[in-house]
This record gives sequence, C-alpha cells and structure tokens, in this order.
Amino acid sequence: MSTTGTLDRIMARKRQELAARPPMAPRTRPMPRDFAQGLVTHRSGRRVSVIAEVKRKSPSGGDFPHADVVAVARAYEAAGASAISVLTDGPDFGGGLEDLVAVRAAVSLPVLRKDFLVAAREVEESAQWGADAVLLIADALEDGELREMVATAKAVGVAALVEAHTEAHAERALAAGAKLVGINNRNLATLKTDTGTALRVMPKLRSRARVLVAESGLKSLADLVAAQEAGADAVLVGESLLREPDPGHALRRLLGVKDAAP
Ligand SMILES: O=C(O)c1ccccc1NCC(=O)[C@H](O)[C@H](O)COP(=O)(O)O
Repeated sequence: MSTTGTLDRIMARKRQELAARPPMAPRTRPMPRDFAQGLVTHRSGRRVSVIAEVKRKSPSGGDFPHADVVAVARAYEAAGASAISVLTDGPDFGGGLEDLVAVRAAVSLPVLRKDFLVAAREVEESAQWGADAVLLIADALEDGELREMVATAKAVGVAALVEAHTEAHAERALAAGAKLVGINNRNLATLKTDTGTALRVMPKLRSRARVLVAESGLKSLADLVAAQEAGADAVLVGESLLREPDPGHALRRLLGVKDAAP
C-alpha cells in the first residue's frame, strides 16, 4: 500500500503480533446487537447518530483523563449515543479485548471493536469476544484481504465498518462488498485532521452505501449538522468528548440537548 507513517507502523506491529500468537480459545458469543440498524434509525429524523468512542490514549492525542472506560460508556449511553466504539489496541491506545467485554456488559448498545485487524481470523475472534461490529481500514489492507475480511464478517454476523481516508480507498471498500463505509477525516499516516474530508467524499458514495459514517475531529453541533447534510448517517466521536471532565455531558451538548449548559 502507498501509506507511510503511523498507520504503517501500527499495521506492521499488528502483523507481527498475529504471526507470533496461536488462535484464541473459542468463547461463547453473546447475542449480537444490530449495529447498522441502530445507526440509520435517525435517517428520517432530526439528527445523525453518534458512535461514541472510548480510549485511554492515542498517538495524536496523547493521554486522555478517563481511565474507567466502562463508566464513560455508561455515560455515553445515558446521553444518547447510538453505539460505542471501543479501542482494543494496547500499545498505542491503552485498550484491550477485556474493555470490549466489560463495556458491552455494561451497556445495551451495539459495540464496535476499533482496532487494526489484519486477518479474517481476527474478525471471527472479534465476534466471539462480543463485537457487534469491526472496523476494517481500507487504506491499510490489500484488496484480497479486505474482500476476505468483509465476507468473513458477513458469514459470522458481525457488521464491517470499512474506513477510508480518500475517495479511491472508499471505492475499494465498496468493491470489496462493504455496506457500511466510514470516511476518516484524519490522515492516519500524518495524523493531520481535516473535517472537510468526509464532507467532500460522502456525497459521492451516498447512493451506494447502506450506512455512511464521518469520523474524527468532530467537536460541535455544527460539525454534526454539516456531516448530516453531506449524507452521513452517523458520526464517530472520541477525543472532543474525552477531553472534557464529564464526557456524558459533553455528548449531550454535542447533540444540542437543551439542558446541557456550555
Ligand atoms: O487518533 C489517532 O492518533 C490515530 C492514530 C493512528 C491510527 C488511528 C488513529 N485514530 C483512530 C481514529 O481515527 C479515531 O479514533 C476516531 O475516528 C475518533 O476520532 P476523534 O474523535 O478525533 O478521537
């Protein structure tokens, strides 16, 4: 692939980690929750859905002040989130699969496993650990890998949110069979964020994707309205909520809830 920088470094580490570990022991999968349906219920309504993210740190943002990701996820649900995104990468994001299990047990919302998956076997494992959806990064996967991982997700009944940073990679996502497409405003090679990225790319995909998600760098109700007008069903928001002392209150404010004072 042509990307260089942070994403390449993480993907190379992930490939090494996978090669060095045996397959995980089978687990009893909890009853799946419908990730896509939860995101499109607002399509005819007043606003986009929010996938609210928990993570303890990130390469671009450093440390976030909320170690208890379960408490944050509960607050997000109470504030009106439609799904929770859980970073399960340890070295760069401070998370793990135990967070996925704990968050899912604490909320009734669908849960996205946000990680840097490199093989179909990890999609199957994600389902067993209770993920209702997995993130796949088109920019970092070859066409064959992407097709196989999307097909595996379908076969095991997990939603695949296929993320791209450019229109060309979004086209590859659709060609690989993706029905849920995320446009990441953050360039994962350079970590620079431009919230205009999703606004430019999403209209070109709208008629061909079941679900469109604008991701990264979103901070205000105006950002959500712009995403909705460009065709988004949902937005994925982490850092702007996690920087606040009360992430649940921050989400209510983001959603324009009247009692959420500034
Ligand atoms: O955020 C990073 O620094 C990062 C670095 C390398 C790969 C992925 C990275 N982030 C993933 C995401 O894009 C975000 O977690 C997600 O879209 C939420 O974005 P934000 O609201 O800006 O936290």
